[in-house]
Amino acid sequence: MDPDQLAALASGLRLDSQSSPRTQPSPRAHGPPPRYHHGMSAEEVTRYLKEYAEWFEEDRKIPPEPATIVDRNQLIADQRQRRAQLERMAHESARVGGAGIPFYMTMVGFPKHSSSTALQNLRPITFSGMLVRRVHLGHYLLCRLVAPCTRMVAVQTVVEDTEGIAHDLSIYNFPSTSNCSLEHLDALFPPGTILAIREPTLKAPTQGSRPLLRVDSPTDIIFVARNSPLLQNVSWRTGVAVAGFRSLPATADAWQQRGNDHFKASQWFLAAFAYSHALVLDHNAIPLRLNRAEAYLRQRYYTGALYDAQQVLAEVGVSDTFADKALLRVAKARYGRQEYNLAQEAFVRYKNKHVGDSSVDSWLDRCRARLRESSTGIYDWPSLFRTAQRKIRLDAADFVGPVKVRRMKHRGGGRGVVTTKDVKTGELLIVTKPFASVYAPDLPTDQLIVTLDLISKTTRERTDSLLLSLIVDKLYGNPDLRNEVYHLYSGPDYPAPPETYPPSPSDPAAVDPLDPKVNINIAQLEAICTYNNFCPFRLDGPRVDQEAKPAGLYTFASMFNHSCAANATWYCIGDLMIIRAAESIPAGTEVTIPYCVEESYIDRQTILRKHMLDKCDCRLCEEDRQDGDERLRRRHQLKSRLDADAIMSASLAEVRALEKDIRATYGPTRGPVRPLSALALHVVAEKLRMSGNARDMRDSLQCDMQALECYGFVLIRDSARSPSGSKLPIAKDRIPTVTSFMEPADIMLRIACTYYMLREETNATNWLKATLWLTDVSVGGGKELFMLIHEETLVRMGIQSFAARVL
Ligand SMILES: C[S@@+](CC[C@H](N)C(=O)[O-])C[C@H]1O[C@@H](n2cnc3c(N)ncnc32)[C@H](O)[C@@H]1O
Repeated sequence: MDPDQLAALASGLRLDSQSSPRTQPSPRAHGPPPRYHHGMSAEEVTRYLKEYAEWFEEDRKIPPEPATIVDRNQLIADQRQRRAQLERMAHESARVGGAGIPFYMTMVGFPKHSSSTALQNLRPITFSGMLVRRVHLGHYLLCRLVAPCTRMVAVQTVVEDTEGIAHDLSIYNFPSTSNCSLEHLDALFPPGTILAIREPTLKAPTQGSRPLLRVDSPTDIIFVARNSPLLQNVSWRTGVAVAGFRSLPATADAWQQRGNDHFKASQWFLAAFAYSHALVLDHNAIPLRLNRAEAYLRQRYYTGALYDAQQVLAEVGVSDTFADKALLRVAKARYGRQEYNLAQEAFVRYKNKHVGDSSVDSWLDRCRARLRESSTGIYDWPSLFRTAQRKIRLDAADFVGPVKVRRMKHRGGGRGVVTTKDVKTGELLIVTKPFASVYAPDLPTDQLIVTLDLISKTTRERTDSLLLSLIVDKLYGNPDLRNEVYHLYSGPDYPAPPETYPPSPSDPAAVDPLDPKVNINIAQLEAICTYNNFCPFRLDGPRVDQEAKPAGLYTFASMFNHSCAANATWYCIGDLMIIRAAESIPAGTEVTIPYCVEESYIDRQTILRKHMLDKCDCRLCEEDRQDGDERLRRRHQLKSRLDADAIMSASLAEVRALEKDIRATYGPTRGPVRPLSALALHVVAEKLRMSGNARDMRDSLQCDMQALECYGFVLIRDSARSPSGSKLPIAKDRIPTVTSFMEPADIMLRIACTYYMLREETNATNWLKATLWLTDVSVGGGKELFMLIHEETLVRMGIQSFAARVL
């Protein structure tokens, strides 16, 4: 902006040149950041992120500088234009059925500040005292919205300070906004809303000349009520009200009515938000507190609900009706917090007060079921499996079996999990619900967000950015769960986590969306997600989710370190993660799980990099490395041929040749475990079976049995000739973890089916029993779950009723 324009603007704002401390910013010392474009390959993304990280480091070296003053009216006009454009797009997509979905890129893993200083310990600052590229530690900015909001990755609007200087504002990770409508934003951030932003940062523009007030942590935002002491002696240079906008409700009743309207529309966060405004004006109103507790329950802010309901119960002279409501809300909040004993106690108290009332009976049943699960580890797996096919998120308790967390200096994060007693193959180690999880149906349909991770230098899954928002949301409403998340490993840039886990529980605290009492450090949370993310493999769902890979944060399961040849195995039924021993594990031994099960070493390294593991020291990786780079590269290439659709139409001779080539990539001295050969041999077996003649079918059996050996199974080849004729054809001491159990189970079923077709029922039965054994030790649930998991395969192979009869 030239000096004349600046003077004109300053006079418009009633600032004279002396009262404006602004000067022109110094010219940028380096160019704009490298450009990202949609559709980059994985290698291009890694290269791009390396360049971006270098650019970022250079940019950080530029000293803080005064911000360019931007014309307030121009900022508002531009924001209104963006808003009008989004309204048009929303209208269009509703009319034409979602055409033209906008695409956004966002980046995680770069340093960003989240305040941990209480507002009362901060001093006010205005834009004129702020510098671009500086975190204003020890300060808060009092500002108000002067334009409507829009939402892309972040919520965007324009704010002005008391002096009338305005800047664009971006708010990231604000609860309830990740997939919300414009009307929702209007209810949350109507123009005129006054905010106090803790330790604000003005970001340098990467394009154009406008700096941006960027808030990453939603807990840095405090909504300032009209009667707040912060507003004493404060006047707004541009006038009392924000021109052109309706004023906000002024009474508790008006806010309560607003809350009720949101509640009726199932907008739980907005309802709680409005009740919170009402409570500022009428702190002791019991119905308001009860209403907010109910809204919190629906929003899964169980801590907030518990706190509010307990406050009501503690009121002297509270009426029976209100006390009953409060008691039920306490009970449900306890249940949501997985405090099943305390939930049961509260429901029993209610029941004792209301003899003959059966309304809480089903809750009492649920409490009893959860308590049984968490104390015994006995679950109704078939029923959970059936439920998960309809509803991914299951109602089940966590269980911690014979394992505990122990210090392990040589592992990143310094901890790992060990057994507390001798454990048998298939024994249940833990069952755990996710702290938060995202599946394809949860993703917004009106936008596509690609998240690039500067920590792992990879593209994250589409589900990952929503996962972060859900974790933030959960912490916002359940602040006492903070340590459960922040005691996870967040990489070497953060202080080492405590040696023990889980942390001891903290007391439930008040939840106020206007003035959050928890500090959510976003940069650290992004790192935690990078180091601890899981892509849950669902037994009850599609093997490969075409739309988007699920993402989950499983806190206790995050304590397990990785091995490609692990001694434990994991999978999910719905969102429930289950970890079982894959072999006998002596007491005090480290338990490892495979973070991935790729046949190609190169694929495994790519995935492990996302988990921030540079080098895996397991047996399989050691053997692979000994094969040498050339063989590994060749194997990786051959795998893509094996994966290609064309393999289905290839001739027997071609797949035999491919199998031979793959075999040649394994060094002659290595052990029997050769996962890619297993896949190739199974393809050969499938081709042989297609001819339908008995000799080829027998050959196919040999190929499939060799395939199982390549996965690491030990075969007992004369099992059918054992005296009882019923010995399993595989050794039962361990289950290989270099693959999910589903692949070898499919091969075993194929063998059973082939024997059945050859009319060798004893062999067919034995192989079915072997598959049942493998399934049962891998996932439990006995014959009933076996028949459910393999239903489709058994039907396709025509052996479902045979299996039902002989097993
Ligand atoms: C999900 S955490 C596992 C728990 C972690 N050790 C802790 O103390 O919180 C994943 C991180 O643990 C470390 N880790 C996992 N498996 C490992 C292994 N086999 N060797 C060394 N470090 C490992 C890596 O730093 C990885 O990024």
